[in-house]
Amino acid sequence: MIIGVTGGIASGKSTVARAFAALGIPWVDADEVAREIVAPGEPALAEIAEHFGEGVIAPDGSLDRRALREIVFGDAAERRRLEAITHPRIRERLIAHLARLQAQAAPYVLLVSPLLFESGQQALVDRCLVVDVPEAVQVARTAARDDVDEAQARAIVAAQMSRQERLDRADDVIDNSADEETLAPRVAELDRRYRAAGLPPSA
Ligand SMILES: CC(C)(COP(=O)(O)OP(=O)(O)OC[C@H]1O[C@@H](n2cnc3c(N)ncnc32)[C@H](O)[C@@H]1O)[C@@H](O)C(=O)NCCC(=O)NCCS
Ligand SMILES: Nc1ncnc2c1ncn2[C@@H]1O[C@H](COP(=O)(O)OP(=O)(O)OP(=O)(O)O)[C@@H](O)[C@H]1O
Repeated sequence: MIIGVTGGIASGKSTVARAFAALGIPWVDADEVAREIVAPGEPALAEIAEHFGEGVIAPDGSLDRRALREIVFGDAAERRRLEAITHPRIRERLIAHLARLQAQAAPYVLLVSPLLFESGQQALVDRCLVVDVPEAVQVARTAARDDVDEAQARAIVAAQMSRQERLDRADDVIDNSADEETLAPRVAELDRRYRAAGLPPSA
């Protein structure tokens, strides 16, 4: 069984995934895969440079993520162009990563992705777990963690599915508006349910 873990920026997906990992559950992170496919030498990086110009390439030849972020979160058409270059490649690699994880003897595995619903990755999973926090918490945690101001954090939140749309599509919801200690028993309870659901019907 594959569980898709999603939620907007800084909702706490990685924090939730680490709590599952502590219980022995392996995971693949779409944000990490998104970085792999734009490494120097990768065809996606060349396509990005061709479309967005050399201004998004750092002097060492790597992607200037900040420069690209400032373009795509201010312009929906440019964001769609970037996604047209990256999403098919991300999907292909996610499928390969998931196949490798499933070959391990874990009771179930996680696909952690901010755009599970938006990019059709939902089709790769059996159940969707939404990590839920109010948008104001997302903006505050993004600005505290990343090198972005509150206005840009709000622009990124606005580029994603709304909180309500995500909740409407969820099979399971985990509330991460309280502290991390509160999260552990919630993850443990979901883990018990997923393990039970993963058993064959006769067991
Ligand atoms: C725009 C880029 C260069 C910004 O890089 P940066 O290092 O600043 O951010 P990072 O990649 O860590 O992403 C941070 C968060 O931004 C949000 N985000 C990223 N891309 C998108 C997008 N296309 N639409 C909406 N939100 C997005 C996600 O919540 C993500 O967790 C980068 O996010 C990117 O290449 N995005 C396109 C690929 C993609 O869609 N990735 C998401 C995983 S499927
Ligand atoms: N319950 C919590 N209380 C306080 N801070 C938290 C909590 N959960 C997560 N955080 C903090 O909020 C930030 C975002 O958390 P995390 O990286 O897990 O989110 P994410 O959804 O994986 O983010 P992104 O998709 O943007 O990479 C981190 O700095 C993390 O330490």
